[in-house]
Amino acid sequence: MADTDHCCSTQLIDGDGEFNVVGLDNFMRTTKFSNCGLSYAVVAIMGPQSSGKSTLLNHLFQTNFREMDAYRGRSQTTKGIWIAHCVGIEPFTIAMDLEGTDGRERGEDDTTFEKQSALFALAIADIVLINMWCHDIGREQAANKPLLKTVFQVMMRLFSPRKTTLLFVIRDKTKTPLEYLEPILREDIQKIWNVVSKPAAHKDTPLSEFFNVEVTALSSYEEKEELFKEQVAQLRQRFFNSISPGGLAGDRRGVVPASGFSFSAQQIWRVIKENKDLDLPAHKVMVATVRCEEIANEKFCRLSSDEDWLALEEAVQSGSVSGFGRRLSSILETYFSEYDSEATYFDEDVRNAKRKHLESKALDLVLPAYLNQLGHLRFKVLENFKSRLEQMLKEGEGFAASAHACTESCMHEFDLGCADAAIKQANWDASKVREKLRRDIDAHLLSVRDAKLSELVARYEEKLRQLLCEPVESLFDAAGRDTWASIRKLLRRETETAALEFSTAISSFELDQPTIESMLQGLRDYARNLVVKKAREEAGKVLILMKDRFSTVFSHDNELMPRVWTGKEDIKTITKDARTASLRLLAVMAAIRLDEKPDKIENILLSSLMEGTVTSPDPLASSTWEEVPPENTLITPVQCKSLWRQFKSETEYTVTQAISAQEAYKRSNNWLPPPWAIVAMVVLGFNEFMLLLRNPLYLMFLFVAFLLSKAMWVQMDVPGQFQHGTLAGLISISSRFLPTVMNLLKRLAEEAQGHRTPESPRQQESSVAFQSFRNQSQLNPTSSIAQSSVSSNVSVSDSSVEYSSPNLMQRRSTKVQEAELSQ
Ligand SMILES: Nc1nc2c(ncn2[C@@H]2O[C@H](COP(=O)(O)OP(=O)(O)OP(=O)(O)O)[C@@H](O)[C@H]2O)c(=O)[nH]1
Repeated sequence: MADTDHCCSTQLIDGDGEFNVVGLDNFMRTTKFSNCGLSYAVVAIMGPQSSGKSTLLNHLFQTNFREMDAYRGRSQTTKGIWIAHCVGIEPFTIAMDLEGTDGRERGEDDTTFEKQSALFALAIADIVLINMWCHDIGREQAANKPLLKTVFQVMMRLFSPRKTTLLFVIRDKTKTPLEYLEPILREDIQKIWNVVSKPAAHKDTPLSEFFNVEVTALSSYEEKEELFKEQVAQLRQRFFNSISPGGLAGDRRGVVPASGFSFSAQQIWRVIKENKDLDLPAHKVMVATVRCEEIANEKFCRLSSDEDWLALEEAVQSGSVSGFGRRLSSILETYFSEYDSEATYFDEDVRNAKRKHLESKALDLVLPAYLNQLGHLRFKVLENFKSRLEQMLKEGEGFAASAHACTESCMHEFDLGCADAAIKQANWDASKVREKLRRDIDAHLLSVRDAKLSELVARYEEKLRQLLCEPVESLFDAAGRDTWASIRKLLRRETETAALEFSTAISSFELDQPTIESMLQGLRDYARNLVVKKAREEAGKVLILMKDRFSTVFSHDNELMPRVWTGKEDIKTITKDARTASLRLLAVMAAIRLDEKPDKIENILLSSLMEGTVTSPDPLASSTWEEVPPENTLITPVQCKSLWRQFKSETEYTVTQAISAQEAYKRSNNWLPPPWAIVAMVVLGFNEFMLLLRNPLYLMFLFVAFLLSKAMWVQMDVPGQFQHGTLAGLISISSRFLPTVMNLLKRLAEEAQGHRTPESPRQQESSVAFQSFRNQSQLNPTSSIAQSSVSSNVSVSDSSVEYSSPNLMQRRSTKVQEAELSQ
């Protein structure tokens, strides 16, 4: 198959009916036919073989269709269908040269290709030139009759008429004027039209409905070439602006856009070859569908690999891109407008449907990037919100006011960001992302608010703890009749003060009333629980408190001075008072009385445990107090009973000690002999007494002895030493006395034996150390027993003890002087 036999003409369909796709595409590319849209015309020529068709086209359109060499005889030169660009004619015009009809080469009966090519020309061309010999007009056996029959018959196979212009070109015009020839020709045409069998739908359809019939005549090319050329030149003028209204093809219908010409021609030829009827409207839609889809796909492919788009997509992966919407809109707009311009001449419905499809695919492609952009925006705005809120709170702004201001500004920031990210081509809904941001902001606000409130609550709880714990503990330590009243008062006062301050502090949070009430109640409950907890703690050590209370009352007089057991005290009454005080303390600690409800716990305890009143049943043989709910019970009646037993046994010793101390005191103060002994002494010692009185020396001796005794009595604090018992007094006194006496005795013995040895330096050191120890021991009388044993040991073995007596020291120095003199 020859693609191009000569310059500018292309074989579209070869003699065997093969469509030259490559050749047509090449023709379209080289002539830039695709860009013509609907602004083009196709002119085909039909006629008997060797009737000068190619010659006419070549002269008319300056084409180069192959012509027969006149000197070699008439034979078929054009095989199949050829096309060529009619240079110089506007709009873009394609000349189509068809294989001649009634050709001897195919035989008389082989009209298949003739019919197929005729139908093809009628489906494609806007103007069909019917080439005919002048002498055939009005002839019964004219060569053009079968041709016209064919044209009319195949035309019926088109579903809708295209208003093709049939231009009859009468060749080798005679002298007969055209005015005479044309009516005869039209009559011939009409006759043929009338006899052609038509489908029922077109039975009465006039010829003019299907065709515009035009007639022209040309002189013989061979005989009157110049005239021929002149007439052809005039005819050429009719092809300028042929598609404009009033032009040769001004009424044409169903034009396929130039960019779909190749596909359309192929499809039409395929349908014709399959011997099917041609539904041109459906064909037009089909061509539009295929072509628009091709255009849309091509645009989408180019968009997918567009450098600007890829750069934008990559940039948005890692962060928010400024001017995202503007950039993306511009990229999309490029491809959508290209589609529009290329698909503009195709069927509108198809074109719009395919555009929507292209938009949808393109938007699907770019949507993730948009969502990424929104995601970055949402994250950025949320972070800004957090830092702004923190800053405002740091600056001391109220929580609700800060939250409101930050939320407003951040949502506005998000809206601006959304507007920046939005594209013209889609009305993407950012409301879900906005809602998510709002939810995140609300959640953050809630968590910050809860944290701040918790902090505030903790601060006030700590304050309450400081204000309540120690005072309550102190009140329990001094438990008495008014303890619970004082605790209630303290609790009420501190709680209400704290609640008032707390209310003011949380006012900036703009909480609803129930929440505020609930928080205040929480604070009150906390304070109450603090007191309850403290009460339970104190109740846990009630025995110690009772013993302290007992000891305080028992060991101190009414003026809170330590009691000295002189024998005049009524230990029984004091014990009873002390126990009663302890029992009252137990009664105070037995139950929580924060609700000001009276109870009989103290009465029950006093009557059952102190007064020993026996009632049946025993009110203390129970684990609950009457009128006191279990949750307010700190010490049950039965526990009270057991505690009382333990308390009594543990305080017994103190009482016994007091009694012993009292007896010892009595004994120590009762040093006079019995009266009968005094009388006997007076009677029997009267003479000696008088002697003493009469002798001033004796009297003076007695007086000195008295003074010495008194001095020792005071110095050694004899009554004080005996205050802790007789034994302790004796030990203490003897510890002071005994070493001196022992030393004295030893020294006397040594002197008597004359074995006195000089003092060594070591002994002198010991003497100094001992003196220091004595001084310390005098400062610390509590360790007197231990000191006494130590000092006695030292005194016995060490002669330096005697230096503690000035007399002995003096005596020693005399002795040393005597020894030195004798040496
Ligand atoms: N008598 C006469 N002969 C002509 C005219 N124009 C061309 N011819 C001659 O007719 C012969 C055939 O010319 P073509 O132009 O090849 O005819 P055709 O119809 O294209 O032939 P096919 O393509 O084979 O059907 C040539 O020898 C031409 O010189 C004309 O106007 N009158």
